[in-house]
Amino acid sequence: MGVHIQMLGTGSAFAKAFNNNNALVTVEGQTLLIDCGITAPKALHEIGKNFGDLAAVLITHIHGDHVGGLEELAFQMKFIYQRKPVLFVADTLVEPLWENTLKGGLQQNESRSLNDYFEVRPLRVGIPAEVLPGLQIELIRTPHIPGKSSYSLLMNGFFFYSADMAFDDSLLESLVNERGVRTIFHDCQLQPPGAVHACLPELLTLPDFIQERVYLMHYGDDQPRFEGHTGLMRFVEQHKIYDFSL
Ligand SMILES: O=c1ccn([C@@H]2O[C@H](COP(=O)(O)O)[C@@H](O)[C@H]2O)c(=O)[nH]1
Ligand SMILES: [Zn+2]
Ligand SMILES: [Zn+2]
Repeated sequence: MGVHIQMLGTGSAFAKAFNNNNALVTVEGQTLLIDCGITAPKALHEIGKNFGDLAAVLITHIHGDHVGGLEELAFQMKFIYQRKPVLFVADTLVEPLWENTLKGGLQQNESRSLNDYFEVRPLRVGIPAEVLPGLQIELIRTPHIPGKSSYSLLMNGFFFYSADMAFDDSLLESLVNERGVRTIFHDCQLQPPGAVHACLPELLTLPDFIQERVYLMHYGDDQPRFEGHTGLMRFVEQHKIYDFSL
């Protein structure tokens, strides 16, 4: 079965040379958008796509580079494409996503909740859900900002997508050794200290058998200086289509 991932952007929250770290995962002709940051509407346009091409959107956590484009997505789907988009989001984030992020812009007349704009499909940690035919996603709660819920994704049991997380080598080792993860897309802050992201010096301490599975994303504009200095790990390239078929 063909599973493709294409990053709309590979940049950190403040990057300007790269779009926000948002991904398109396509299986059997259906596409899931993972995170919809501030740059997502323009980034889709750059590759000749639009919100009408998406089957669903999934949100990993509430930061502007991951949710800042959702208001435009909601309005475009309502007024241009005239259908409710499917929204996968952790059950713990359903209320804060509306109350703390979207309500200010989206609330009007009869439209007063997340359900008025989206077909909301809450996800529960540890319970894999079929988000598209042929694509299962399991949420793993991972450390990012203290006091803020944030989730990484395990896709079809073998592809780990960190979204935003602090360094957690024991999680990565157990995913590879116990769960058979073959490919890891990991956020990477190039300059230490990492604090809320894994930083490159931390990721370079991973054993070779993990590094060879790792692709680095969510990096700053200084990324070109680090080419050739990432051990066995490689950078994910913005817009390149990666094939992770079974
Ligand atoms: O400790 C921190 C670090 C960063 N932030 C802010 O969060 C957003 C999103 O940043 P990500 O690096 O993509 O998570 C950005 O505005 C940072 O300044 C924070 O609140 N606390
Ligand atoms: Zn981010
Ligand atoms: Zn974040």
